[in-house]
Amino acid sequence: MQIKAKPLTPEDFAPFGDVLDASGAPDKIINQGLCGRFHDRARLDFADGRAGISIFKAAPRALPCSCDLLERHPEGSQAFIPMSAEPFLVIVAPDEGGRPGAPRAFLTNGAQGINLLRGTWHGVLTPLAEPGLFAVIDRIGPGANLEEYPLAAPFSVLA
Ligand SMILES: NC(=O)N[C@@H](O)C(=O)O
Ligand code: NI
Repeated sequence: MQIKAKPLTPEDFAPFGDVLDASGAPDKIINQGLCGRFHDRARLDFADGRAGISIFKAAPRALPCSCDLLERHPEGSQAFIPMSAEPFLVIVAPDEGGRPGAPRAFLTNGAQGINLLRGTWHGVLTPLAEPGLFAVIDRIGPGANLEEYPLAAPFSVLA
């Protein structure tokens, strides 16, 4: 199967999570008028644990790329904030009876981060260029908080 990556939009991504960016008017003007605050934009959720910030340095992939595994975090949300202005690939899928349904692929525009809702099926972090550096806000707590689903039929993602 092949799927085409679409530009990431808040509307399309809403069932899976939040798009984090500075588009539109800020919610607040702060710092003596020198800064716009886009306030409280992520639906964070950390069951039986706490929020943590980690730094990921991930190897970039090229499109088309193959996806043979989806995963989810039953106990917490997971946000990826790029530390460079490079687009990255986001793969998500709805849950269908405890398994991933039809996957969706999105390309960020280089000025977007994402927050995956707790329990959302997703592909692992997939940068498309160096440095592949991201700040990751996710749950720190007991247990693995990781459910992996190897795909019997891997799929390709096209640009
Ligand atoms: N396992 C891990 O920390 N990272 C994955 O959850 C991922 O979504 O990249
Ligand atoms: Ni994850």
